[in-house]
Amino acid sequence: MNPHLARLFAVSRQPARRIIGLMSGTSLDGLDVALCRCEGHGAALKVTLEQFASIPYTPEEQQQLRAISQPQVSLTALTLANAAVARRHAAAVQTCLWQWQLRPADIDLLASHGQTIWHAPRHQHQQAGYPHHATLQIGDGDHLAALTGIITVADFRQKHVAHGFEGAPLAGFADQLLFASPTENRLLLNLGGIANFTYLPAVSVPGPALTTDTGPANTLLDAATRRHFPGQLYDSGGRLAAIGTPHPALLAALLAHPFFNAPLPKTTGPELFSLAYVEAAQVQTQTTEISPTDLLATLVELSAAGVAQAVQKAVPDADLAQTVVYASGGGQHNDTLMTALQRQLPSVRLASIEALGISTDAKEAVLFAVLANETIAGTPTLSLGKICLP
Ligand SMILES: Nc1ncnc2c1ncn2[C@@H]1O[C@H](COP(=O)(O)OP(=O)(O)OP(=O)(O)O)[C@@H](O)[C@H]1O
Ligand SMILES: CC(=O)N[C@H]1[C@@H]2OC[C@@H](O2)[C@@H](O)[C@@H]1O[C@H](C)C(=O)O
Repeated sequence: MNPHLARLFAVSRQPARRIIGLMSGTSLDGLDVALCRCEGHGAALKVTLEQFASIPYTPEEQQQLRAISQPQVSLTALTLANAAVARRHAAAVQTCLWQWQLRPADIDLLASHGQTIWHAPRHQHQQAGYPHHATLQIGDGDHLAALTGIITVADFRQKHVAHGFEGAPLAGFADQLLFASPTENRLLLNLGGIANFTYLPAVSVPGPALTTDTGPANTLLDAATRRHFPGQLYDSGGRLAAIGTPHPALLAALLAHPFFNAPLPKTTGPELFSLAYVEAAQVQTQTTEISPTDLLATLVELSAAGVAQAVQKAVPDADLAQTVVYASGGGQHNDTLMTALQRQLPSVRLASIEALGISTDAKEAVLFAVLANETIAGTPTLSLGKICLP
């Protein structure tokens, strides 16, 4: 037998696996590296986060990733980036292993999300000749496996798309395994570039979880901050937005986009929620001259409204007051956004995912470790990702 297959077989039969989850999200701020110990699988799964690191991208790397996340990207640039991103991520894994004083042989699997370059659910691409969803993540898994010597599970979204779904959010699969409670209605809210949540009503036998994107969390805030406050990558603490005043007509025009009214579940990305969308609404409402802080204040309200509207659709009115919203992702550090969320969802209790024993910044990287664990050791209903041998 191919020794890599023998190793994979052995790993799948171990009572516990050490898996490094790798996630680089739509904010393009860097690579999150989560070393997880996954014991068991499915309903019996127990995950311990042993180590975590965020490896920030340099401003040049962020710029390069932004440049290739454009519809007019050259095929040469995209082809090179597919390998270059994998090399960058492999180097980050090697750095972490060195810092953690571990060898590649100590790790059973890498679980690599890659970098989303273009997300194209049908409602967003609207190409008459192709009535299906599509999504593209780069950072090739074979490169990662070959460069690190660790069996790698990568490219998790394609099977979801092949089965007719939008390729995202995948968080629901892991959220349900890790966080479902028989006694508490839980809503796991991730505030990254895009906001998404999983709703887990309190039931003794959990059914399939509702998981959906809600619209922008930070992606528009970051883009507007970079445009109007050169040198700042994001609005730290939401302090700039806090001194602005939301503009009601602009907010109404932004919220008139059909995405906000679409039924759940739904997904989106910075392809739709870009400054072009904001500028079109500003022209329409003659608000192109509002101050940058008023613009940020308006965009905070927009992100909060997207979340609030979707939560109100997902959670029956009678259950809202008994629902705890556990927030994760960088948007949790934006106090203005968190205040707007609580104002727009007055009856829910807002908490941090840390209350459930998981680091807020690590959550998405842990998710991919859990998905890889299920693919290798779990039941066939959840075998997302491609297995790449070193
Ligand atoms: N101190 C802070 N104050 C305000 N905002 C912050 C702070 N720290 C991080 N953020 C915001 O969080 C963003 C990064 O969040 P995160 O890493 O969760 O996103 P992501 O994983 O890239 O996105 P997605 O989940 O959509 O893929 C930053 O771009 C910034 O907007
Ligand atoms: C296509 C894509 O990369 N989508 C991401 C993005 O970032 C947040 C939101 O949009 C979510 O749908 C998804 O990521 C998380 C990890 C998910 O699949 O659950």
